[in-house]
Amino acid sequence: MSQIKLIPTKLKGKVSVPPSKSLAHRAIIAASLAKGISRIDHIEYSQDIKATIGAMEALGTIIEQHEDYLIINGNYTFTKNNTMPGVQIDCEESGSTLRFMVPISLVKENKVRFIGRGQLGKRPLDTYYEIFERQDIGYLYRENVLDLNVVGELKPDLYRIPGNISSQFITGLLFALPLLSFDSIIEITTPLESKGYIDLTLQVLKLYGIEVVNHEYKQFIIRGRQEYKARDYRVESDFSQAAFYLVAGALGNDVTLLDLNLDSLQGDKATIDFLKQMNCEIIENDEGIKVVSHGLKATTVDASQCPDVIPVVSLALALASGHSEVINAGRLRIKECDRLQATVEELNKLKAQAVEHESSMELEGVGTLIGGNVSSHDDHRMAMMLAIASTVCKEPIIIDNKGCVKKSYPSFWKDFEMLGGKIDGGNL
Ligand SMILES: O=C(O)C1=C[C@@H](OP(=O)(O)O)[C@@H](O)[C@H](O)C1
Ligand SMILES: C=C(OP(=O)(O)O)C(=O)O
Repeated sequence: MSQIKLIPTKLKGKVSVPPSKSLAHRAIIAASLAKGISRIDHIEYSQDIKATIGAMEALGTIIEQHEDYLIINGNYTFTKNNTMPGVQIDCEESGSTLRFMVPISLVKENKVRFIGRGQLGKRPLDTYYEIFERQDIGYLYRENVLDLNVVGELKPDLYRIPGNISSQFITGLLFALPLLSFDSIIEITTPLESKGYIDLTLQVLKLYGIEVVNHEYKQFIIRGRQEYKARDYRVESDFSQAAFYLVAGALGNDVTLLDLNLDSLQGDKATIDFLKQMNCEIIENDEGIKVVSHGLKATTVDASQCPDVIPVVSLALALASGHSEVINAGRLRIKECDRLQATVEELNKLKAQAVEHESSMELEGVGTLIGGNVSSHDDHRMAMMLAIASTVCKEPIIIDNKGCVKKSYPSFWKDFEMLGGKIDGGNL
């Protein structure tokens, strides 16, 4: 696994924020479920997005891949004739691909094998297993390794789904249920976390012609026999990735973020609010936005609606004067790594003062970070957080498995260098 050594340097310049991975997954799926041709612009071929493209192709969609756009010929029409005799879907390490594709692949009687890598086989799927049991859908899986075989057909039903394990189950069902022959209801049985991701799903469904009645995120009524309508779509830029550069600004780097939609429904836009709470100013001009700090102050951050930005927001908290807390963060433990434990462990290696609790973290702000050997835990968001940390370290940082950024942001190291980040020995 290749290491990368970063020499502490301030970043300076403009960066085009990559396309939203969450919205790209959704647009590819919606366009694939529509009859006809859709063009999806602003695509980056991260491993997760490649997995979703491959999944829809496995189900019969024809997808032309161009440099930064896709032409999708959605011919997954769900007639018995089109039913595949059995398909294999490689989800790589993408929780979204897996949890979105399970119900979608079972809209008509099907036999599907899901495989994947890394931590994916350890991330929860019980919500689907309970549905399989109730609906007599056959399934077989291996513990800890993603190898799930499913045979059967999803049925119109009253789905009772917990809101605090993963919103991805709800999204998967919201995509599949409009295509069934009768109406369905999804009832959310525990408080909904990651609500912003459900908003993204509802937004894309509406654009592609699907109606869902949303009763305050507690109940969703989904009429059956609906049809997705093909349409062109441009994926907006990603607030989960923007968070790294927003925090970089808060740490004294001079980075302008281009092409961000400040009206976006992406929940990770909350990073801006957290930084404002911490005494940062957001400067907007014609070109983009940048963050300037007026001396970082401690605050309390609620992780429940925006789990993906917490590692990098914690980096800012580690350097903010006073006592900060990250609360409602239990779900960070079931991502590409245990992000709650990993964030505390790696920040402390840099001489932060962070303490891990069961579903929260406390941080006592320190004036500076040191440097040294740290681990990405093979998690893209940890590697990118540590890269931003290097800009305020006294000594070089050496991060293991630099390649893990490919999961969501393959050009991260190139952009980091373009902003003046110093990679010892070059970005090989
Ligand atoms: O729907 C989505 O696009 C996502 C939902 C979130 O997962 P959970 O709902 O499991 O928190 C988030 O962590 C993930 O990176 C992307
Ligand atoms: C957790 C993530 O994605 P997923 O759940 O799709 O694997 C992520 O991108 O941080």
